[in-house]
Amino acid sequence: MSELLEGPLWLVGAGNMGGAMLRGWLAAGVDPRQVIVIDPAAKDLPEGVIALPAPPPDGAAPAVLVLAVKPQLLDVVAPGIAPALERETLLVSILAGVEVASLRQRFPHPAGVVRVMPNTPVAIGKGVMALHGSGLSADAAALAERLTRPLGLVEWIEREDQFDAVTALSGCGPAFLFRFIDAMADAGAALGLPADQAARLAVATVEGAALLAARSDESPAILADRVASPGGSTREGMNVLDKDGAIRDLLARTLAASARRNAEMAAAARGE
Ligand SMILES: NC(=O)C1=CN([C@@H]2O[C@H](COP(=O)(O)OP(=O)(O)OC[C@H]3O[C@@H](n4cnc5c(N)ncnc54)[C@H](OP(=O)(O)O)[C@@H]3O)[C@@H](O)[C@H]2O)C=CC1
Ligand SMILES: O=C(O)[C@@H]1CCC=N1
Repeated sequence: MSELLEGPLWLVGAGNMGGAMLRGWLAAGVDPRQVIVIDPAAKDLPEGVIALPAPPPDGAAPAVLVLAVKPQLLDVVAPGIAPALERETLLVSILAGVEVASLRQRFPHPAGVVRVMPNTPVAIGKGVMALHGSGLSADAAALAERLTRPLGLVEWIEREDQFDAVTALSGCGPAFLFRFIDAMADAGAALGLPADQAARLAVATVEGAALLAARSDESPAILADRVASPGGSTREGMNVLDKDGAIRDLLARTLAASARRNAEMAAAARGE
């Protein structure tokens, strides 16, 4: 048994996000034999992980159940899984939009329910894990923290009504940054750089800037000012980003669109 986990973990759905968390946990020392993936078509699973199409027939309940299917499949998987859980099982859901009350309706046995909003950089231990719990004992909260800490930054979200916002910001955020990297590379290529070189420069620039922002005591605004020499070229570029609040407005609309969709998925899970 690993220190992270004292009993079996069932992972329901091992796709892009569930699979990334699984790789993160194994890298952090979880014993693959402690994990059962329940996913009818699971492929490319790490060695040693057991994959089953349904809960194991021996009747034993998991210590942790991680729900990682698409929100639209909640009602497909819940009837087969819910009876196999017990009061002590920690239910962890990464489903965007689906609220604790909707989970409790489908999974009545577990006392502790944690919504977790991860992002794909968990696969390299650099993710963001936003947590919101309900009915958690101190032991269950500690277990949720133990499981998520090796995957990246852990932030508890006090109010569940903030979860759509956190999903838009850090859950969806990597996709927005990947778009930004592509756009930066394309813009560099349009100015005459070879496309592959522009792509390398864009990724390394974003990586370096993000690390510097993470390690610095200064705000991103101050760090930007340090790049912009008075009368120089950065200021000219930033004037384009800042004109009439262009970049702030673009990101406000981007996150608002994602948050709206999360709210729609929550409503669907409530049966509305
Ligand atoms: N992708 C991301 O960055 C993030 C995703 N999430 C959340 O994670 C969840 C999964 O998203 P994502 O990983 O992107 O989606 P994927 O489609 O990549 O993963 C879902 C997995 O569930 C499998 N599956 C389908 N039907 C069943 C079933 N009946 N029982 C068990 N497993 C099944 C799918 O198999 P098959 O492919 O064969 O259908 C697939 O492997 C969503 O709820 C999403 O909101 C949260 C944060 C970030
Ligand atoms: O696109 C989605 O719905 C999920 C939620 C956060 C990231 N991916």
